This record gives sequence, structure tokens and C-alpha cells, in this order.
Amino acid sequence: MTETTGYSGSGLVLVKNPHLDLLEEDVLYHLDLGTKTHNLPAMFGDIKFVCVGGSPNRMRAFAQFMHRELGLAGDAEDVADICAGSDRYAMYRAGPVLSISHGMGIPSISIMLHELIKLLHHAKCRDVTIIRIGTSGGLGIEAGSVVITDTAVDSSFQPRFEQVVLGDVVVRSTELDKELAEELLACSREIPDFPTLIGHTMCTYDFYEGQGRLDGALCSFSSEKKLAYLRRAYDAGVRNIEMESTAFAALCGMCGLKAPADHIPTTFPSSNSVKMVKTLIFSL
Ligand SMILES: O=P(O)(O)O[C@H]1O[C@H](CO)[C@@H](O)[C@H]1O
Ligand SMILES: O=c1cc[nH]c(=O)[nH]1
Repeated sequence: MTETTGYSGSGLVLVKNPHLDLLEEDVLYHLDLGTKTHNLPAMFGDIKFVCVGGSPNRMRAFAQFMHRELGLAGDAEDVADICAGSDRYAMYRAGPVLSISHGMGIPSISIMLHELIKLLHHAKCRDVTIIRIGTSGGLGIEAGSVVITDTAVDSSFQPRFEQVVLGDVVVRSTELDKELAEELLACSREIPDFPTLIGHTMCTYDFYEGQGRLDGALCSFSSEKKLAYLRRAYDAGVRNIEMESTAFAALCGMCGLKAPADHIPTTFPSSNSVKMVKTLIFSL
């Protein structure tokens, strides 16, 4: 079964679940938020940008950086974790920017995105741009480069995200916003000595065998086989590898969020990539 993406034209964040209207209360369990316990429109109605990444500390550092850059009142060091009541994810806000951690891998980011998208919907947010800022393994590119993802592909290099729903495989598109990717690239050009490129990002279910590593607890292939696979990936347009982009692209695309993913094949925080995202946020 194949589904299509859904931009509404109104700029509102969509949920595609008729059952939600029947709920007396929507509990965003892993974020420790809910429609009865919190005034979500008052707390989040003015959010325009959401940045997501794996680790809580990194997303806190990003929120603190944005707090300073936006010249907000108060000490950036004091940004509070909005999801402190849950130890699953961490969420910080700096003005119109929300910064949230998603953990590692598709199941973890997928749970966070379901609840985040419902949060933005309940809060009646409009025209929200979402960016994943994360680490990744570069493929045939200069060390320290940032890859801005145009399309997320699976480990067979296909632009699809397969989700098993009630035992059936549902296929969702993983195209990302090409215009926004170009805008991010233009922002990166303002920063000297900062190699950036647009390319496909391959999303795997595993860091070790899934990415052709020879140093996991299990390895059933030779070094030659690994190199042949990575070469095929490169020939298919893959420039980096990580573990969330297909789910990120599929869920955000279906729910009307503009999303160019941004992946950094070095250790984060790379100050240049953060500056690039900041320039985009200031320009929109
Ligand atoms: O840097 P983050 O955002 O954590 O993401 C990357 O790092 C983790 C693996 O080390 C995976 O989650 C991968 O996608
Ligand atoms: O998934 C990942 C993340 C960072 N670096 C990698 O090589 N792979």
C-alpha cells in the first residue's frame, strides 16, 4: 500500500487520524504534556522552527545558542527542559524555536515525532519548518562537510519509508523540501571554509552491520563486500549515513511540516552548521 504526502495549503500542521477528534484528552505521554494538563496554544502557538537531534545535551546547547543569538531576555544557561517530567526526551524553547532530542534510531524518533506533530497541531501552529541536525558518516566527501539532505533513502537506496501497520507494509515517501535545502545551502555559503553539499542520506536500522562496519559484535561480510556496498550507495547518490532520516522525512512530509534534513559527518556541535541553521531561521 502506498500513501501520498499531504500539504494542506493553510500552513497548519496536519494530523491524519480521525480518532483523535473523539478523544476527551490527548496525552502526549513521552513528552509529559497533554491537552487537559497544559494550554498548548499558549505554550507553543508561536513556534515557527523545530530543530531535532539525538542527544538531550546537544539540543540544550542549541537552544542556548539560539537564545543568545535572538537576544532574548534572561540567562541562556537557565533554559528549562519542558519535558523534565519524562526522562525519554528533552525539549527547550528559545523564542519561536523549539529544540528537541529524539534518541537513536527510527522507533525512537518516530514516537517523538507522533507526539510533537500532535503538539504542534493542538497548539494551532502555522508554517512550521523542522530541521534535523545530527551526526552521520560521510561517504566519499571531505571530512567536516555538512550534507543537506534532498532525499532520504533506505538501505536499498530507495526513497521510501516502510512501516508495518496491522501486519501490512505501508510505504511512505521520503522526499524533503528541495527549496529549503537550496536556501540552507545558500546560508552555508556565507560562512568561510565550510564545505556543504546537497545529497541523498541513507538511513539504516543499525550502526554496525547496517552501516557495513567491521567492528560490531557480529559481522558476516568481508572488507571487500563492505566497500562494494558503499560504492553502490555512493553511485546511487548517497553522501552520508545515519539512522532517522527516512522516518523523519515521511512523518513530517505527511503532516505538512517543511523539512530539509541537515546532517553533519563530524562530531556535533559543529559551530558552522549551527550558524548555517541560525542564518536560515533569521532569513525566513
Ligand atoms: O547524531 P545523532 O542525531 O544522534 O544521529 C546519529 O548518531 C546516532 C549513531 O551514533 C544515530 O542516531 C545517528 O542517526
Ligand atoms: O549513524 C551514524 C551516525 C554517525 N556516524 C556514523 O557513521 N553513522
